[in-house]
Amino acid sequence: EQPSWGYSKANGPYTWVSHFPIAQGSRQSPVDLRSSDTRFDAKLQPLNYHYMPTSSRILNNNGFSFKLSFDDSSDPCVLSGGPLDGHFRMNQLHMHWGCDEHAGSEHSVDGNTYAAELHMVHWNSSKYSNMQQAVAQPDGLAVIGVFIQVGAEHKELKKITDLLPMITQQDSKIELSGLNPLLLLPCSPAYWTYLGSLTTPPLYESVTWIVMKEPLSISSQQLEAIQSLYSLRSGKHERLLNNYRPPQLLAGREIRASFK
Ligand SMILES: O=C1NC(=O)[C@@H](c2ccccc2)S1
Ligand SMILES: [Zn+2]
Repeated sequence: EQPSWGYSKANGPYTWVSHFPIAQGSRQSPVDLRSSDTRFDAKLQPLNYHYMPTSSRILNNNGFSFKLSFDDSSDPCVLSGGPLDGHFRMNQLHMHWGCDEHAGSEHSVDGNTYAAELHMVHWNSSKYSNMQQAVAQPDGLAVIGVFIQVGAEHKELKKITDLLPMITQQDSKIELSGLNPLLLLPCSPAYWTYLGSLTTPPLYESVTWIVMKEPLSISSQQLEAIQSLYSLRSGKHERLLNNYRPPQLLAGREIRASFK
């Protein structure tokens, strides 16, 4: 049967290896982005986004998060440049968070974690024909990670956080059009990149990670809207305590920085 993984003690990240042995692989994510493990790479190109406002649907998907799905058949949001070969189409974006504003991100920077982390998931449309085909390939995915901290309200993310109270139940969904993913990126182009994996089961080692250095700010009310999503997954009605995987071993991988 489909193993019901989650983030509780009984089915959380430390138990995933029983159904998904790759959890102990050598290319797992997230990782702690330690300055001692990163190297400036002058050959890294700038990231190139061909993003425009697009229609999408917000879904309270696996009961642990919400995701904004994009219709990647019509005029897609495409990412290229940076460490990438070819172009990658955005398939969905989602977040990971915790129950307090100092923990919730998946990646960390010299051990420091943020309130949440936004993931923009893209698949390699130069080589594969859809997300399902690409998701298990070593060069199949590119995920942009953006750290989120509490501060000023974020206008574009407000289009999402304002709708979350309407999809607190699992599998509920709502249309959202006109979101501009470009506005979900920080001003600074600085990023780290390394080869890693999905951070949820099936944990495929198929992701070229691009983690932006500069965090976004959202208001405490916006963070509360995110933390108010319920999960029915565990049968009972409980608040999502957290949905972030702890850092994994770098196992000799190098992390390249686009900045000095
Ligand atoms: O960065 C990641 N975050 C997640 O929830 C993982 C995932 C798993 C399946 C599809 C898309 C993303 S990979
Ligand atoms: Zn994610």
